[in-house]
Amino acid sequence: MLKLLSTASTSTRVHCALAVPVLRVNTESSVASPWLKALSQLTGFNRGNKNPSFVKRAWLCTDSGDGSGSVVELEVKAAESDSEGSDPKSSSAIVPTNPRPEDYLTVLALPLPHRPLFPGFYMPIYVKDPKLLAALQESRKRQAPYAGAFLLKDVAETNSNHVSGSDTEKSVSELKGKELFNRLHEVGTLAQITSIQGDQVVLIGHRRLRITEMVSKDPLTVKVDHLKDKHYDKDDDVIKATSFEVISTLRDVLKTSSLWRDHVQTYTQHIGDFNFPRLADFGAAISGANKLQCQQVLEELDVHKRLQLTLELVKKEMEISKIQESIAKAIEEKISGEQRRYLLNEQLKAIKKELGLEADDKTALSAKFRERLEPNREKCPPHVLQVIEEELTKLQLLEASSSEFNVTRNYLDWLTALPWGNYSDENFDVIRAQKILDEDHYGLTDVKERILEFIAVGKLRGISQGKIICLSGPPGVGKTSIGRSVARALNRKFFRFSVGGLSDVAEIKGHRRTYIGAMPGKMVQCLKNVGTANPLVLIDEIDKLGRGHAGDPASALLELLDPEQNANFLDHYLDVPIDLSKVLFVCTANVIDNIPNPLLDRMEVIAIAGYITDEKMHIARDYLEKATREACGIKPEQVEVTNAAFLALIENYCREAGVRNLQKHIEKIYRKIALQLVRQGELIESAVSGEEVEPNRAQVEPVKCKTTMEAEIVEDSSHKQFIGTPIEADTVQTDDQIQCPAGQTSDMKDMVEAEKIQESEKTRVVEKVLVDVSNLTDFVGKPVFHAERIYDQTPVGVVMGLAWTAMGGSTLYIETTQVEQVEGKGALHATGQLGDVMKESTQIAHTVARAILIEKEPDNPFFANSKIHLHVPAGATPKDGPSAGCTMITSMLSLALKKSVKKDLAMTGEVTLTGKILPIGGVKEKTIAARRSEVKTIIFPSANRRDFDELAANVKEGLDVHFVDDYNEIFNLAFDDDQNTSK
Ligand SMILES: Nc1ncnc2c1ncn2[C@@H]1O[C@H](COP(=O)(O)OP(=O)(O)OP(=O)(O)O)[C@@H](O)[C@H]1O
Repeated sequence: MLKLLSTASTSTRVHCALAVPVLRVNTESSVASPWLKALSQLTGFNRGNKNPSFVKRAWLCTDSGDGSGSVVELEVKAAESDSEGSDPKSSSAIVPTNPRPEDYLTVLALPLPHRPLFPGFYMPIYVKDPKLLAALQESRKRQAPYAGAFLLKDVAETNSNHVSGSDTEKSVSELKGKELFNRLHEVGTLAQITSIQGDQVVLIGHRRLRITEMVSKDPLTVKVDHLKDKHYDKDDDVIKATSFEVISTLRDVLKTSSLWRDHVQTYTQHIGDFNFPRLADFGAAISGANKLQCQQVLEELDVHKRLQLTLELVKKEMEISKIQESIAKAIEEKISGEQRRYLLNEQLKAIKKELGLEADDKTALSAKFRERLEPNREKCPPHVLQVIEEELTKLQLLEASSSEFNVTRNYLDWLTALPWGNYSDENFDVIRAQKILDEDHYGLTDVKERILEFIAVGKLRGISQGKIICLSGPPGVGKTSIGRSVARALNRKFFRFSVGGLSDVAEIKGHRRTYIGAMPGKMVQCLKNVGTANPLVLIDEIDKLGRGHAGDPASALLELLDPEQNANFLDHYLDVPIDLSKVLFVCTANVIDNIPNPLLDRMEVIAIAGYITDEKMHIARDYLEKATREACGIKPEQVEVTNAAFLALIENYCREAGVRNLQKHIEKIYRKIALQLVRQGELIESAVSGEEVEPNRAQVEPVKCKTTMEAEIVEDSSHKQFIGTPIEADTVQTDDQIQCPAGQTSDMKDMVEAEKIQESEKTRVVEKVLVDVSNLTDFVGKPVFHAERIYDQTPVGVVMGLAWTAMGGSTLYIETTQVEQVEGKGALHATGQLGDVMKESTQIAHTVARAILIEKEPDNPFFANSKIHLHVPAGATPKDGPSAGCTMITSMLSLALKKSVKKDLAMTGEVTLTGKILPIGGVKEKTIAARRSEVKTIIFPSANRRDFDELAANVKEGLDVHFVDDYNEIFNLAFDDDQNTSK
């Protein structure tokens, strides 16, 4: 194999080589040969070969195969090409002062043990024979520094008696005289001795020689013939093709072998003329072929054949280089694979360390936990500290890769992350709290009062105590949002979780640590999340708690909420008692009846019944509108929603108890306004910039909004439904709309247009969208809610009742009609999706009505002979409950007596068989519903008087309410002769 000499030795040898006198200079060498160019292209080097006097050299080292290594040094002087036969005239102009190489016909024979010396190459050899060395030095002194270098034949080749078989330096030096002569190949090289240092002699090959006879034995001197290459045709296609193939193969080898690249680089830097024979020598010299193959090339004087031999050698080299490449690749892959693994492992370690997961670095992990615990250490309960210490010790003993290690680490992570004894500073300032509560919500006085009481107690005691407040009421009355606002007022952290449909006890109490993927319960998660031990926890939808198959979530909640028990709440995962007594729990529910009794028992229920129109007006105006306006990015001066519009919205669109639907409608209005404002802005901008405005858009837009100016116009034009915005219509008028008098040019049109634009610029500032009753449908569509009131004056057999639903109170009619009259076959048929209780209620009502009729009109056989049908609209809504008892009786009696009941009357109350009236629930909701349906007189059971008295004055205002114990009182009120009209 070829390898480059070390830099140190290179510099020494270069120095020696420079000392050699230049024999001849060939001016033609300045012309770069095509082969040289080809090679130079491969390497990117062709510099320096244009100076005719430049002495060029390259150091090449060949592996001799026996490990000793012989160095081949190449020096090519530009003047050398003449001797190679291709250009015999090239030296004609030079007159040598010293003997020319071809003049040496008797030379000292130097045996080369490893490789023949090719013309143009350097080769250092070691001469052990002192006589030979002395003769060489002598010839150098005599200005005759030439010798013949001949390859030594192998023992087998010579058939000599040598049995050692190894041509080491030593054995070569022992060969003398005839024996040596016989061992030499006939063809060799005339070598110039460039330097002698110790026993190292550096030779430069010049031309081929053939030994003719031995002259003297010691040192061996031989007579030689100088050989010339056979004449060849430079333009011969076959030679050219072969040489190109040699070059292309060399190129291929160069691509893969960087070592060869270096050789060629150096060679092309120093070589002068480059011809076919030299190319063949070059290829053979740098190839890794064995000495006999190289000798074959040296002996071949036919240039074509020599090229062919070289081609074979370089092709072989190519194959070797391919194998070398694949070997290198395989080894590289193996090494890089191992390196990659090593690198990845190192990276993994670094990442683990960064995340505190470093398996080996358990101490770092423990330190992290200790550091986290440190700020709370003082406040942390001793039993928790003890568990943490135990777990930390256990962590140190566990194998980092074991699953238990992970369990312990996660456990410690949770234990140390909890805010042990870390409380937020509570606000005991009642005035500030009231301000905050009022800021967020209108009304809700009960809730606010209760919160203020709580704060007051806290202030007097110095500490606050956990309580369970349950806010019950229909959807959208602000239960959740008041919870948030209470947390703000108390300066506690807020955490909300819904237990609707929750059926797994583990959600509340956590999983045991032994399970894979075990997690603590919601409460522990809450504490970690908020970072304080006294947050306000809102448990939403507590009435929709699921029924668990494994354990009862209600009982788990009980342990969590009960102030008696929760000071030592035990989460299955944490397994250490946690003090939740400072946590303020607020639960929300739509129907308190669905809350498990033991839970309900511990709660302080605050019912939010829903809002009456007046309250809704305030909420809409002062809270919802403001918030929505800000959310839509609209300025107050850009829009005005009139009170009448709000009233219409509440009465006709959002009649339910809560305000969520109202909020949605207000948002809808504001979104539409926002779109209009943006569109207007764009229209004006495009009008100003002279862009053509789409006529369709210009006409459609104004229909939907109205400006203040326009509002005045509407008022003036007595109820005329406006259909456009004059200002906008002006500003967006298109070319089609501008009427030009006959003969006027388009310049006129432009002027008009410009004026309009100016005008629009002025009006742009004052524009304001007005929403009132007349254009409300443009924003929210037609009313979807139809009045509950079907009859203006209820007909005979129809009475208005009051009902309570989860959505709030509502009015409903009880209708009774006679189906047929059959002597002695009185019967009752009831419809309207009635539940069992209500069905029973109809039977009771029938019996009581019959008794009362007998009492009032003993001769009236109506119930005895009539098949009657009782119906409760709306038929699609399921209804149940006993509170419509008195209404049913009244309805039946109205039919029997053929008397309609008093106008604007509604009633509610359960009736016993003896006609006693029992209390009902949902007085506030029912009162609000009655007001909505414009009822003037309400009849409630006497037992509900207290509930009614507690209602706010504005709810009670203007209502004629009667409290009754017995049905007879209702009879008198309903069928008061003065006011009733019979049909
Ligand atoms: N009195 C009030 N003053 C101001 N805004 C209110 C009032 N009551 C309700 N709201 C607003 O109504 C919206 C709906 O309220 P919230 O979501 O709290 O209803 P909810 O009673 O919790 O309903 P659900 O039972 O469906 O959970 C909220 O944006 C809230 O701010």
